[in-house]
Amino acid sequence: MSTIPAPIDATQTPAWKALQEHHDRLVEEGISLKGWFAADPERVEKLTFEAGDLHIDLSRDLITDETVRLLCDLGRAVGVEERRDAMFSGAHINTTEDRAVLHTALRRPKEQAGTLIVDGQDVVADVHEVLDRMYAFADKVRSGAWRGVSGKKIEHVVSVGIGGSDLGPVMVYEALKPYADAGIDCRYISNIDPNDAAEKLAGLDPETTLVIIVSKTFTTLETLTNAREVRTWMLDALERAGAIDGSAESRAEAIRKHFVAVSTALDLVEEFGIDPENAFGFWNWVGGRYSVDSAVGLSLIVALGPERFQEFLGGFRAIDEYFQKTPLEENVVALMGLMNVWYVNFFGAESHAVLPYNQYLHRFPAYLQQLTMESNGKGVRWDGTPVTSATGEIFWGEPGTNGQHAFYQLIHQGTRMVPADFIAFVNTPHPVRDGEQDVHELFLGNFLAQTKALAFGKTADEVRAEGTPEEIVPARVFTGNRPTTSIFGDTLTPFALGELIALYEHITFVQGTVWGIDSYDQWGVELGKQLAKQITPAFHDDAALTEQDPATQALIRYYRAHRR
Ligand SMILES: O=P(O)(O)OC[C@H]1O[C@H](O)[C@H](O)[C@@H](O)[C@@H]1O
Repeated sequence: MSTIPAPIDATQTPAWKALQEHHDRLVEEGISLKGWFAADPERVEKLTFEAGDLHIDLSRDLITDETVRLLCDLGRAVGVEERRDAMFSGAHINTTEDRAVLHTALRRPKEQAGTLIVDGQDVVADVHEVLDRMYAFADKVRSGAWRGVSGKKIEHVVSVGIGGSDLGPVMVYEALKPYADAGIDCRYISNIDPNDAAEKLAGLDPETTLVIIVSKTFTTLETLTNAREVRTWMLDALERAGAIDGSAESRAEAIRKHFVAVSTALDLVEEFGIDPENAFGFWNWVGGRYSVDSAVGLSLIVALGPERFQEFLGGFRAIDEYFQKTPLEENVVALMGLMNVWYVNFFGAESHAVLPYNQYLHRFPAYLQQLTMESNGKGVRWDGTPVTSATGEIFWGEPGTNGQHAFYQLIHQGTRMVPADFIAFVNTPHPVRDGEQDVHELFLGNFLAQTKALAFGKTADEVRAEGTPEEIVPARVFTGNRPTTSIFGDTLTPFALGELIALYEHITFVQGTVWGIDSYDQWGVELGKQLAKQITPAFHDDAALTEQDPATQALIRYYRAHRR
């Protein structure tokens, strides 16, 4: 039985009512970022924050001094600070699974060993025991001391995992490619669609390939199916190449040299045939979507090296400490979470765009979709009662400038409010000039242009002044007052990326707390898994087919008629 107090219904607090009145008043007066900037010369300064080394500007969000004050009142009324402290200290805030939520312990420094004992476990000491083993393993692979069964150095890593065991590592690997300095390339297989493995394994030399099977539970259908497929591919190819003979011993030796695993279920790893020496554990208090900084990041340590990974953890830690220690009014991490509540519950925003102006972050929106939507897409609260307001907006996005030529039209002139986070960095690892023009500045100019257009728009008079025929004036008007947050950093380093991830982890936490939901379970993915097991036999079995509903039966009949 959980000892976590029932959630406070945010909608019944005086702060919520005050926010509703404040919202209605702003709408009645007419929301005008232009007007707000004109009336308050200090607006930029007041609404710009330094969190770690991220520079975050909320001045073009639809908030005033009063909004900030009321949002903080709401945060305090629902106990954001108390719940934050409970999470960091290892309380079982994941009530439906009766678990602690301690991804923040993954980045605590070694010196803190002994200071966080949860359920009888010295959490920090355990974290560093695994980190040290991973660092030693990665050093061996990177230096060539670890060799494949035929004595060749490892040049490729194939990581097999899905969801939280895939999206984080892929996103970080892509984001930090300029730091991959050991000549080891990583490929990630996730989908049970055999096309994924076929494409990722194409052209790989098994003698120089290391496979990492990543699964928190080690029971996930996709991952285990792909793991078996990759094992067969590896053993057959090694045998064809003469690197092993067909004997059980040589096959076991090949698995020992070419397969490692990451899981919380080390017994199942061993059952799969992987040497426990080559297995790296983590704990049930790390949610899958919060696990990229656990052993789940093993491929990253191999590709980037232990030092870069330590810097990455340092970035998370900087934001953790900031989030823990900064008073709410100045705490941009908490404010961003509260502001998302403001947009969802008071303006009716249904989605939130995340638009990185950095091609290396091209998988960041996909990663955030699991982090935010699997966490906050819930309809009941942590005590089992229904939610009392809308929850879980849809997160989506693509890198700029690509998105500008695709979907920004809707953000600029559509009928829906889409709050958007723009993420950009001052420096690039690839400085390029086009004649006199610095191309990175041309790129960043677009980030600044888009946020400016969204905030301040273009009036009918401005459009007319350009000589536009009257009948097309309305189509060329931009209303402005479309909210954006700008996150600017120095360089996309491992440290900065750790900061960005921790920022969104805590934003998600704050929103979940206001809504009273357990952001750390994911029961919503279970039903589909169960039904897939029940339906799959119906492709061939008539008795199983007749048990299905009419729509499913009809699709299976279509399948049967067309299968070659
Ligand atoms: O790491 P695994 O146990 O294989 O789980 C992989 C993924 O599967 C699920 O169904 C969950 O919805 C995800 O939260 C999880 O990350």
